[in-house]
Amino acid sequence: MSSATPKADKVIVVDDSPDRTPTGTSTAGHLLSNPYYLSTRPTPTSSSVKTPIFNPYQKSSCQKKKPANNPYTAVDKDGKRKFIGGSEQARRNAQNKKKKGTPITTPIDQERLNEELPRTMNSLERFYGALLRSEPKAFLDAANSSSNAWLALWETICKRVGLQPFHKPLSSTYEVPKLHFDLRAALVLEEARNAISTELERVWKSNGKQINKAKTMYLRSHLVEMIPASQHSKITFMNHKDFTKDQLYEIRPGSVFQCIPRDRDVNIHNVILGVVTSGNREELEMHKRFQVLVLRNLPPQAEDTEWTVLPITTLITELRCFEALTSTAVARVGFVNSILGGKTPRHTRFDSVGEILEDKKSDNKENTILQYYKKENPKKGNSMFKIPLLNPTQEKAASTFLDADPNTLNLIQGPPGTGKTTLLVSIICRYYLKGLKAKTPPKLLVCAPTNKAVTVLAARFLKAMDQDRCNCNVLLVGDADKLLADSSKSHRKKGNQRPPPDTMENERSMESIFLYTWIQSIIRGYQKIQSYFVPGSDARGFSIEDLYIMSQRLGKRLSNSLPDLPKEIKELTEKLTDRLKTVKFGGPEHGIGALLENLVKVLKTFEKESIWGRLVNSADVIFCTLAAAGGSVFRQSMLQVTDLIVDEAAAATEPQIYIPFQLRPSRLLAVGDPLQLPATVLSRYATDRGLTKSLHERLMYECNYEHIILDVQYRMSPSISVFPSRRFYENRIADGDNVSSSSYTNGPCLKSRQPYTFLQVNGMEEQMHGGSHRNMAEVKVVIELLKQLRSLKEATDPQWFSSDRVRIITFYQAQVTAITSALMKEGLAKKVVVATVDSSQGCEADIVIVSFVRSPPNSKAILNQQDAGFLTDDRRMNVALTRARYQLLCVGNASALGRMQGAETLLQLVEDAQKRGVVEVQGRQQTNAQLEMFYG
Ligand SMILES: Nc1ncnc2c1ncn2[C@@H]1O[C@H](COP(=O)(O)OP(=O)(O)OP(=O)(O)O)[C@@H](O)[C@H]1O
Repeated sequence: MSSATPKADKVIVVDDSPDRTPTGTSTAGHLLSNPYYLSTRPTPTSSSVKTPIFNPYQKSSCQKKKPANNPYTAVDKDGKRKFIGGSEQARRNAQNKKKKGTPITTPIDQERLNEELPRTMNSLERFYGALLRSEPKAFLDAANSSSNAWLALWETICKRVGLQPFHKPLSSTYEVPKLHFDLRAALVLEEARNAISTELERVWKSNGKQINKAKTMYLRSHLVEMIPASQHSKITFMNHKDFTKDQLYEIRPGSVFQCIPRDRDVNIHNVILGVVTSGNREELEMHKRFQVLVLRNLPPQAEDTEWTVLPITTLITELRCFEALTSTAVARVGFVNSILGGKTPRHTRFDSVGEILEDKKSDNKENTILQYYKKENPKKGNSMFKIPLLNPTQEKAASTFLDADPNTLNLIQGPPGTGKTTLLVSIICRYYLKGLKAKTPPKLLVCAPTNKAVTVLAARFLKAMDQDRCNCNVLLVGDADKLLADSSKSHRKKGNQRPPPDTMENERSMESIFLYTWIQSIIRGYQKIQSYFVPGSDARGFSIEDLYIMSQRLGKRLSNSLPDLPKEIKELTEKLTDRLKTVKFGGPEHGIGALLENLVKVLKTFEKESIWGRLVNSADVIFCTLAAAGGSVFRQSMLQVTDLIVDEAAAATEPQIYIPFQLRPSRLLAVGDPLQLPATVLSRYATDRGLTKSLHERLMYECNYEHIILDVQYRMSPSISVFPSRRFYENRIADGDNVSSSSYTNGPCLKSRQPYTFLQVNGMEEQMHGGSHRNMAEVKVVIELLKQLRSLKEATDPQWFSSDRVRIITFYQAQVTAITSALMKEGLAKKVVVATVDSSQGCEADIVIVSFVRSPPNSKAILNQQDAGFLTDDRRMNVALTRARYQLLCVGNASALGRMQGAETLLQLVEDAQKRGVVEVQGRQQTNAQLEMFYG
């Protein structure tokens, strides 16, 4: 059966001929990849979409002529087939209400739907088209892992974009670069397939009855646009009331929605899957509408219909990985041979490192570093930054990157607490200083897989920067909800650092460097000065000197970051600073209020989006997540970065690392530790084929790539670090001077215990519904330990329970739940952090209590057969054992753990604890039932 284009009153036909920007990305792609989804693009007026501006009260003039076999025809009394209009169609459709089994999408034969999508189509439509042209039922069938339905579905999805599914794990190297990228693109599609299958299964496990009520929206389809060449449709949904906060959060570009017409049965066969392509805050809040792209063709009756709409999942990271893997820019980065696992390039010039290492022998750290900066920047020295001092290995790592040739890839392995962040802050400062001498200032992009890692690094860099002396333009780009929410916590993440005191103009807060709040933070700064001149204002607490400095800083930020600043603004800012200077020396205040009012008014007229590209282009250092590096703001500004640094690179999949390669960096510095937890990949088929593997893991272990290991740790008390160093790092990690000092263990510890203790608990594990485990005897011991800590510390340290002081880590979610509910009874539930190992990566605390949970019945036969599950994963074990600064309390059944299947590390841990005499046996055994009465 061939396809047909229906014609109806309010149906608009959109030409989907490729719509390319100079960078080769479509407008739709830009919209979707906007991390902040603040596009002001009204529905649908993209200049490149060859559609008249939509007027719902006018008939479209661009409707295509109906094909002869249009299904929206009816046989008249004379037996002739004639075309029926949209309103007639809607009337007939209403008559057919609740007709079961009638397809919602226009009938197009499956073969046509499975054809390869045209390469001229933009990457967004290719990615979602590959996935969402399949029936929702097929995703549901594929969720059942015992069936082979997933394979058939994956094959079809891959075929639509010219890729091949495959059955063996990825090889370490491929001779043909295209194969390297294509195989990974197929795995990214499988991961996306799995996300849709899993979420649909969750929704449909009781035949749709459990559709999440809280998230469900009841909306009206206001407009349906046809895109004939691709057989795609766009629905504009309207809401008759305001979207709730939760709904606003869900309606973001890249979210996959399931839509069911309300006159149909709630049935998987009546589900249409689509992806949100627009939905900026303004459209959502003011016009109460957003657009969903359906990768199938919808008949006209889909318009003016009531729908039940439910968000399913978001695939924005997968889309960006797919875009990177299929982009020519990525395959052309200068260090692509290193990526492909080719020969290790000669990428290091050690001369300067040599000098520094020579100097190091004199044991005068400060001099060494200063000499380096004097060489780099003789006049300014390091006055712009408080650059952290580095140990010799860190120094070697820093210089290796800073002096590396173009087109090189540098790998650094950073075991726990070895100063990766410290090293990176030093590198970024020095990179900027070095760049001051260059003709064209270099542009550094600093990425990490998670928002948390990005904010920690950005906050540490800002702290090192002297804002009065340094003109470095720093920018933070990404998702406001996640980055700015994390930023306040990030100050507290590391060591004993506390949030910086609120500076008078809060100038170097995350908001002040965040792209999408940048101009607002400047306006707020001026408003703060303005409020001084309002009689009786709190701001009178500031001195005129403070206001003068504040005005100077704000003016400097404006002119540095926006070189083409309008003359009017420039003059106003300068005048303000001059006036404040006069006031400082006793001059009159008169007229300053009006001047400020005018300045704020002019600044407010700045079109937010118009400055985003300019800020990106003038930035010296940009921080963002790997996924955000694929965002529209970078592509639209056609940004090219000079170099790229990726922190926590071993916790990202390779496709994720490739996303920023689209910005064509010359050199890459990847810092991470493949011996800690890798990226989370949920499809077990993609995992089996190697999607979880990081660039570090493949290059270090399979391609023998040259790398530097940071070898001094500054976090753990030596009795805590000795086992992980021996077991995971071949004793290569030494303890820093700080942790070796005798005063290091004093402070917040439980004094009755050693820095490292293994508490032997003869508990009994229970497997819960859903497969997770808990152990109530261990819950009891954990609670006892916390109570001891409370009675010891409460009086002197009211914050004794904060995440910085104490953390409970366990291997199973059911144990997290059990400990949390026991804490509730103690009134500590929302205070003490209880987390799985996976969510503890990158965290640290003074005292860490690890509950191992697993403890099968004490029979040799059972123990030998019991697989220790999560406990067999050395990377998980490494993370769990390396979070504590002063005291690590392991809680578990040592004798059982040491005998479980596949638990070599556990066995060694237990043997080591016994040898060191740190095993402490805990009280009388109680039954689970007894324990549950107290703690369950
Ligand atoms: N060369 C150094 N000399 C002295 N102390 C250092 C040095 N490098 C790092 N530190 C200290 O070690 C601690 C941990 O450093 P940092 O936070 O940089 O480690 P990290 O490797 O990023 O930690 P994580 O394992 O959480 O990623 C900090 O308190 C830092 O000040």
